[in-house]
Amino acid sequence: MRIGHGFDVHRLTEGRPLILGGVTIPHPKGLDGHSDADVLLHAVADALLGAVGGGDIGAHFPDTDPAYKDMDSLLLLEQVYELVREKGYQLVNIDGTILAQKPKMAPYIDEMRSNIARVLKNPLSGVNVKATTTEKLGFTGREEGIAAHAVILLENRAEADGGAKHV
Ligand SMILES: Nc1ccn([C@@H]2O[C@H](COP(=O)(O)O)[C@@H](O)[C@H]2O)c(=O)n1
Ligand SMILES: C[C@@]1(CO)OP(=O)(O)OP(=O)(O)OC[C@H]1O
Repeated sequence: MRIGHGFDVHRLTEGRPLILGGVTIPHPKGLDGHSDADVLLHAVADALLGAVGGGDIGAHFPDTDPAYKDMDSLLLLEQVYELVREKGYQLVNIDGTILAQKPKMAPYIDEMRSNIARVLKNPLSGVNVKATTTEKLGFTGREEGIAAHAVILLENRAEADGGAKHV
């Protein structure tokens, strides 16, 4: 078993779509970044890399490389998971938290979970996503940005083949 944690922040700005967990959410502002700035998927990808001692997404997808400009972070996550599987691990479960004062994430959470579960080839039951305001405190509370945390657990693929699969 291996555990990993990821954390990311992106600034809210006008003129960009708000994309979280691969879902485009109607909002007057979106997240600024080199890629699509999907802060939740970046936290998940960093948690996966952390669990296998694989560094972070900035090392794998440099923000100086035009190839990653406006990149769909679902593709980034898919590539990170390939690396995880090559190292002999597979996902057990994910728990992610979005820190956003607005907009209300609840209507979009199930679609985010489905997107992540599909890309990581995992049952939906192994992917939890939740959201919290920060009670108008700090940069998230002032709606200057959105942050996300993710914690993930991996299991060794060879060991999992000999045991019961998590559902
Ligand atoms: N951007 C957000 C923030 C929160 N939620 C949901 O509302 C609940 C209450 O939020 P608190 O910050 O007051 O704890 C929270 O548990 C979420 O279910 C949301 O949908 N979108
Ligand atoms: C995702 C990458 C891709 O170039 O760019 P950003 O969207 O700026 O996101 P960040 O969370 O700063 O991580 C760095 C990069 O890997």
